[in-house]
Amino acid sequence: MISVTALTKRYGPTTAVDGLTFTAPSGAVTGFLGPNGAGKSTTMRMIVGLERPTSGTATVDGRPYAELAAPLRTVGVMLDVRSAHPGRTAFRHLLAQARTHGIPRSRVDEVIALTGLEAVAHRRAGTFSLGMGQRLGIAGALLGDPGTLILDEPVNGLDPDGVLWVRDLVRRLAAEGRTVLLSSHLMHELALCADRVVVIGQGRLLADATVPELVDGTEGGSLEEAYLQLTAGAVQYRGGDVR
Ligand SMILES: Nc1ncnc2c1ncn2[C@@H]1O[C@H](COP(=O)(O)OP(=O)(O)OP(=O)(O)O)[C@@H](O)[C@H]1O
Repeated sequence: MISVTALTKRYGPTTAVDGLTFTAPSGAVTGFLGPNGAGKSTTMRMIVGLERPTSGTATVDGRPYAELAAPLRTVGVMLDVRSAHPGRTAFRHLLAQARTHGIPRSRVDEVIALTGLEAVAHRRAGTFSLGMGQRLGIAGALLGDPGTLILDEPVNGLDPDGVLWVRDLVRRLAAEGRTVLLSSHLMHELALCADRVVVIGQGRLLADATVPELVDGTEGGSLEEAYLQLTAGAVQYRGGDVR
């Protein structure tokens, strides 16, 4: 379970995350939504210890990330698709991560197979398409067979086959009792794969509910409609009319 309590992050005059409290329970896929700049990535980075909160706490299974005995085995993270060194092959990239965490080489082969990367495992990551990079990022997140997965925009750039694969994967991981927190701007996809959604705007909580709770009573009855209504006052970057 991920617990975020009164979490706040300021960068100079900018408050990226503002007193945010929510939980992502185990055995469920929690969608994390919000307009551009709402603070989703900053929150995820604080959960995994890449940013220090200005105040408040974030824990995984009751512990701050920095105190986890075996972080990669507890939390699998995909925050930056281009995190692999471009000159390294996918296999070498995963093997290096596995070695530093005492994970056997056989697990590298397993996650390569699981993510459908066998044919390109010995190609340099720098030559990968966006979708292949996503698969590699997900492979890295799965390496330690963690009980919690945090995935920032995992379906971004995937072809329809890949989108379906991620949907099935996260549903299966949750059915195994794991905690899955994933951000996406694709409402239709989230409606299909998430049990719950946490919606934020300008760093603040706007909703924390199951998908049916959010959708019920919304005109049009879709998650997208519910989201647009919730975030109407929290959009910082809005395009002009297209004529
Ligand atoms: N390192 C930083 N220094 C200064 N400001 C930052 C930093 N990181 C994020 N911000 C600001 O914090 C706010 C939240 O950004 P964040 O990337 O967390 O939003 P997001 O919800 O992930 O957005 P998107 O959907 O566009 O990815 C933005 O105003 C952003 O400019």
